[in-house]
Amino acid sequence: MSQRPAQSTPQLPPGPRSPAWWQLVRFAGDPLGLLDECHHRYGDAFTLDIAGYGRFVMLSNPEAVREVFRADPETLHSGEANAMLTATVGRNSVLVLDGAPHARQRRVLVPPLKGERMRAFFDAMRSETFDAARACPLDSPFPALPMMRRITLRVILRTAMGLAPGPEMDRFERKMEAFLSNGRQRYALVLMTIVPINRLSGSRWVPLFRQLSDLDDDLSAVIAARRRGEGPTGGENVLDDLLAATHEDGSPLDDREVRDALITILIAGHETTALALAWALIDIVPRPEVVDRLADELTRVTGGGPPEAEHLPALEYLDAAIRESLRISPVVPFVVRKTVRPFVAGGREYPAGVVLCPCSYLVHRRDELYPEPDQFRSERFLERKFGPHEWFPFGGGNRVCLGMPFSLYEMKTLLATLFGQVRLARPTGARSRARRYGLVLGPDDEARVVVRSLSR
Ligand code: HEM
Repeated sequence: MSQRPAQSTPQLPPGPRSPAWWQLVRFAGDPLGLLDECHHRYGDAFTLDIAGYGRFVMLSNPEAVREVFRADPETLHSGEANAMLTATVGRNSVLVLDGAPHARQRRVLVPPLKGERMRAFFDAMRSETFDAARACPLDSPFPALPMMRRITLRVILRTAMGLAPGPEMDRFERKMEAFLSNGRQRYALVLMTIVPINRLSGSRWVPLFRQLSDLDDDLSAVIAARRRGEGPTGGENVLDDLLAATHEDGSPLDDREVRDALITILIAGHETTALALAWALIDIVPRPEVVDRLADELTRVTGGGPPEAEHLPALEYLDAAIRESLRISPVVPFVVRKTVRPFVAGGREYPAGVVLCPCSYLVHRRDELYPEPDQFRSERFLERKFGPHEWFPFGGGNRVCLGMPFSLYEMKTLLATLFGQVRLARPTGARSRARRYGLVLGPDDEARVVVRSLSR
């Protein structure tokens, strides 16, 4: 970070004057350190100039965040800011669309992922967790993150595509894992500025696109079979909902729209939740008072047996612990909105072409909202309700994460099942720092834990 005075661009808040390429390297290598330093130095709004990505204005005043989340979707675009994802998720994905086309695709994805639907997914979530817990080694430290990835990947394959455990699902699991592992490098953001990713799209010389194309062939085959009414399904699932859905004018989704929606859910719905679960273990396991209170709640609610779907609403302390972990340990530290025309937030007018970033990482550390913000205190979420501009690990407004009910439900089911099966500890001296896994953040030690006892 440069020690020179703040930059003097008239319309934008101050920010570091170090070269844009250096800001990109810091942004990729130590994103939270960069955010902390700049917040300390420049206050609630500051500008980063990130090579290849443009001007990012970080906003951590909750009122400014509220204004951004309430903005007209035609004025602030998120899809445009995510354009580099088009090569993988496709042109019809909600992630890369804006305005009316975004609203149109979002409308068809809301019903299959809404809260009331989750009961249908409970058995898949619980049984995958049971299997994973049974396979844990005893008394020997292991990284929990790969286990969380495996569970969440298998859950999303079962719930999104209706696959049943067996060879077909194992094949999809292997292909998805191979494809996703490409995007987990710490410096993926830097690489994406050097490699013209959207122009290479479809090239079989690039491993990422070769694997994507293999995956696409299999997805197309499944979509075609389902259209013909063939293939076993594992009960209710998102793919069957998409095939039955229509747009407002009554037209069905074409194959490309179904594929783009499915791949969006598979990509967005798996790594994020796995990382949030890894963080939850890091936040909960070393705190005996939290572990004991969770254990008491579980015994009281389940009577000592495995959790059932009906038990979940009564697990209020677990719910609070999950929310506190999502507050303190960010997976997505900020969200992006590109100004299409001038826009006022926090009393300042921003010109068109700037990326405004409501920064959950910094808002979640404001001590007037969260006293002693560095302390993990689940009770905060039992004592008061936070507004959508005060707690937003899933973003907000018209772009709020479509998988929020899904991942909160999955985290609750998985942790209730896991804590009922195993007694976990952290290895002596274990410490985790946030690092990038591609676009998202997770623990650098992959959440090492030890299983002290296991009820098989
Ligand atoms: C703990 C897990 C997760 C976290 C932290 C997370 C976080 C986020 C964030 C921050 C956004 C951007 C919101 C914004 O711009 O305001 C987002 C968007 C999205 N997420 Fe998630 N997500 C998670 C799990 C999931 C799951 C499980 C799914 C699907 C089943 C999913 C599907 C999506 C989709 C489709 C969008 C794009 C929404 C749009 O642009 O309209 N996410 N997520």
